[in-house]
Amino acid sequence: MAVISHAAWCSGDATDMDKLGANPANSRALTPLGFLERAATVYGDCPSVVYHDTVFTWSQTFRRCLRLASALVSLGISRRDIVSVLLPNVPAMYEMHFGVPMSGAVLNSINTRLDARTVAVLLRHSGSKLIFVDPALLPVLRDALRLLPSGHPAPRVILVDDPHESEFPPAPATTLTYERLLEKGDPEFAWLRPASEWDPMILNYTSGTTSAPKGVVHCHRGIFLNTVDSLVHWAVPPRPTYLWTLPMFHANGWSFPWGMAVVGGTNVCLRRVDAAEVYDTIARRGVNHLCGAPVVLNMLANAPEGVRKPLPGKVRILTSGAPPPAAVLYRTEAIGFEVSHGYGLTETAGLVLSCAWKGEWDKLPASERARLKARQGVRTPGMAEVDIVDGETGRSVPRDGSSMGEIVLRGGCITLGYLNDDAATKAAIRDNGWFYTGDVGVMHPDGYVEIRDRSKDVIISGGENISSVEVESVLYGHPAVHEAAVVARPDEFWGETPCAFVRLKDGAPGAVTAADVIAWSRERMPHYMVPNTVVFRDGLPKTSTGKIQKHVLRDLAKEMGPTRRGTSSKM
Ligand SMILES: Nc1ncnc2c1ncn2[C@@H]1O[C@H](COP(=O)(O)OP(=O)(O)OP(=O)(O)O)[C@@H](O)[C@H]1O
Repeated sequence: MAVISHAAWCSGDATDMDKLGANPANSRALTPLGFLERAATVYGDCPSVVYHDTVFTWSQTFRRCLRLASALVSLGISRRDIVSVLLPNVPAMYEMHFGVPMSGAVLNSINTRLDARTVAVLLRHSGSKLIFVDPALLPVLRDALRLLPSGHPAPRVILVDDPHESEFPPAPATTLTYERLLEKGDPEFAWLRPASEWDPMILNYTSGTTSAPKGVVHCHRGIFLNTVDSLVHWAVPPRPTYLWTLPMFHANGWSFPWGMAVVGGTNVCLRRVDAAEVYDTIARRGVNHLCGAPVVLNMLANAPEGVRKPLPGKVRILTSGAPPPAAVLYRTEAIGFEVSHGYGLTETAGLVLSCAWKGEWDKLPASERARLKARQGVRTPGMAEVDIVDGETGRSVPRDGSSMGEIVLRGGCITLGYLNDDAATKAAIRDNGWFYTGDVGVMHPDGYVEIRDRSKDVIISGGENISSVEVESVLYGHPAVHEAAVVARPDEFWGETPCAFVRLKDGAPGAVTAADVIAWSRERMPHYMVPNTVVFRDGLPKTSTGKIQKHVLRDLAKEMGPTRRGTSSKM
């Protein structure tokens, strides 16, 4: 052992900090792919993926993913090639998250609810080389391939057969299906580690809520950080039973496909999500963790008595993706679920803010707890900074819970940028070192962020900014309201006024009128925020990730024509 003299110790010569730093032993690229190798060692015989009566163990999942990676390489797929998938939450979809990037390729999960035209746009934009497809989605893909411009090389198509679904006929013996591809693969394959942790690993298209979908690229490092961060902020214990209610295509299931390998969870796959199936699976499989957009919570909370089943124990739900109204959080917790709330974007690879819960809040009444929980919260431990800045001055807004500004973020989970779209990348990732989210929020005195709106959804009435989210949260509190969305309707005097689209609960007393809803609102919010117009509808238009399409409703409100002084339904 080297002995350091007292003089050298004091002068600092012998421990020159400048000479220490990155070295080959501490610079191995961060990647979430290694989690699977570890899971095969730690949890080898434990269930990894469950679907109907198919149960894989972690060592089987590891070997299946190695087979997939090696088979892709032998088909000619090489580093940075895009491999797309058009699959529901079936076991193959889970395996894609490891197997595809283990071949060096970039995984592109396509939203299964898109139409052929949009799928064609994405395939063309990404230059995808190969696509795995579910039998139910084959017709959409076939149409999409026909829509590719002549001369554009079509991706190779591989069908992922599903023996559990009798409606799909077995593929002809000559077709190269997913399982036949795996048979050709090498279960001992030396998977391709990224040369750098900044190498691209994932391409996700945004939901297209506000504009055409953008191709978000994430590297191994970003996904690694978000995965570990998500397990920490949700405090996921070892060996959870996790139900896949969140589509894995939605921002990679908020990084939980990789996260479940860290904690050796059992991934319970579901092809379709409805309240009966979810309650039944929770009871039958002993599910204790699931994720979903607020629309899923609403579905579970409003399920009729016969559909709802008693929960087998503590069941934790993580919600994100859209603002959860306090009333929906309240109802979901009232039937026994323990809800956590976080916020993120496709561009952040998953959740980057979470409403970190304080023990002292447990003592508060349930409605107050729900109100606090509806806030998006604080940065997750893995993120560096969050701020809310004034659009004009660029300065932080006061922490007063009312001054609105744009939410900006910094940290390792932020995207590398948008594929083939420098202008969009520059607009979002600015030279000042912040990522601009396009969401408008406030900072409360306790340092918790609350979203008020997406910038495009803010209603400006007589110079006042009205948060559609705030108005909606009051409407959700009405006992007969199932869903509500508030958008701007042109007004000759005020410029814009709030227009509410409301779906009433099934079996709600038929006599609820627009005047009732307006009266309810007047008692609970400043009068300038009260909707002038209330439109009842059987359903509200949603994006494929379950978000209400406000732009569609805005168009409808515009088509209704401007409200005039003295003619609004508020009068
Ligand atoms: N907890 C939350 N509360 C409120 N809004 C949320 C929450 N989590 C996510 N969001 C909303 O979802 C957005 C991110 O959604 P996503 O990345 O799926 O695509 P999108 O923004 O809906 O689509 P596009 O960018 O194509 O319009 C956020 O910018 C925010 O508006």
